[in-house]
Amino acid sequence: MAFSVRSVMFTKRKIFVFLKTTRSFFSANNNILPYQRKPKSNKQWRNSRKKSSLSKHVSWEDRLADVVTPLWRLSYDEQLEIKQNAQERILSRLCQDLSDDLCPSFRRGKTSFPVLNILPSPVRDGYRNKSSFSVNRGVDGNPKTVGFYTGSWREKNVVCVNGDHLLNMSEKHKQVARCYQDFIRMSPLEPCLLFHSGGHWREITVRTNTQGHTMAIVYFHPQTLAPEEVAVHKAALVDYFTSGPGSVCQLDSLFFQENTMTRCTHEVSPYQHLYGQPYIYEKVLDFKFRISADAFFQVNQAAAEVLYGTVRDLCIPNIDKGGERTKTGGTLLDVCCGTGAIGITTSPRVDRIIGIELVEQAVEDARHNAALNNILNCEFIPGKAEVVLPHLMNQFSSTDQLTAVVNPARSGLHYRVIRAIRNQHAIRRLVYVSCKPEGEAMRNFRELCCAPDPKKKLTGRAFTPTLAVPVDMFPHTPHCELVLLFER
Ligand SMILES: C[S@@+](CC[C@H](N)C(=O)[O-])C[C@H]1O[C@@H](n2cnc3c(N)ncnc32)[C@H](O)[C@@H]1O
Repeated sequence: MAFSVRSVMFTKRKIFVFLKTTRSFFSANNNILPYQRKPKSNKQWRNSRKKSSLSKHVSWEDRLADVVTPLWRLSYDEQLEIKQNAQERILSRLCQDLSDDLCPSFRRGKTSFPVLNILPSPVRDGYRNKSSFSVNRGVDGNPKTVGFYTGSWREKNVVCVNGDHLLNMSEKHKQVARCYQDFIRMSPLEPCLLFHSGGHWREITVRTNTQGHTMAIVYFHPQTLAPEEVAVHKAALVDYFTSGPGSVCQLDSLFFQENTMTRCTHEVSPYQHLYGQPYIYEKVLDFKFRISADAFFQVNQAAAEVLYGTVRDLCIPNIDKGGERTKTGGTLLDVCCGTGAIGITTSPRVDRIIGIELVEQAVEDARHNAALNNILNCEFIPGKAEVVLPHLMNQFSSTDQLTAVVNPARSGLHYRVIRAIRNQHAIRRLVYVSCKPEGEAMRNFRELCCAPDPKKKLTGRAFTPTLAVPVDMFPHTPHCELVLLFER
């Protein structure tokens, strides 16, 4: 990989400066504005942010942009620098924690590893392939407004502002949101603004692929309506988007979910397919992926190619023998595999891929995706990784060639997953992909690297972080993906 390398050297002085200057960029709330100087105390900081976001001189649109895309006023280079610094601070804290945690290799002074320069997103604007728009009272008081919330619930000044000006939003998503707003404004049913206060129309999620195919999912609270009554409104929705004014959106697929809770899985309340194709498809690194209504897929396709290429190279470095790339063999465990993207894109380099994923539909997609790409060496197991992985580990002996990649949700991995990985001696290489490394993932990093602890049943040798690669998946926001390689 042709990147320049920054080294994180953890001298006492740097740690002192780090602690003294500022807390992590991501602390407390991710919306800190980079051009705001952080006041001395957290209270001052919160007050200054509140004041600035509620200032009469800032338009609602700018307030929303400051919340959803807080880096939008900066050049892309400046954004990357902020993210790079934030990742370096997080990694610096990790090393500090590890040395405090009596991690032997960190005590011996091996407290530096390279942090590569952040890999930029090839697409900076309109990159989101999935957007969820809420329904609430707009700036003009209209309760049937489709957009994003801004303001504070506690201060009762929440308003819904349309997202047409947001830089990360695709034109197609904006168009579907506008049409949905027109539709619910014509509907005799009320919007569902708060769960306990009645109303029906809730948010809409829009998914698109690089070819412009579009899926919309409308969420609806049935309240006391009978199924026949709900059916009338579903039919009106289909008419609107297929032959009415909404047909300008050229939806390829329309889903409907009736739910009485904020978030419901397909298993709890099925996604009802109202119209068109049941799936959309996306291409990543020349592999084709089928995506269901509720399956996870990276929100930025172009950056996903960068991410998956990086992860693949770190999991299974491809040995170049006389100009020919060779397969290195072994097994790759893809933990929290979603629709199978990491495993499938890495499959040509290994003998076997085993993916584990909680969401049944995503597992179905992953199996389908392997078949779609004529890949025969992938298997996908549904279930919680903390339940599946400990049993799976019994299949392997310490001499097997086993690599693991984990890409959990923000809540990180269950301790049992970490323990199963640590205690399986065959795993000498582990790639951790995290979109929030400063959160629960940090706990996982420490559990991977701390000294063996029989009381916690952590008997396997400690891992050591050896390389970090930040990848920018979310331009205009402070977030990025961190790919962290651990070895032992
Ligand atoms: C950040 S996504 C990554 C998906 C996939 N690696 C990709 O790049 O498309 C995290 C995935 O972990 C799954 N997940 C969450 N908790 C899990 C658990 N306890 N066991 C297995 N999978 C889980 C989610 O359903 C989701 O698909």
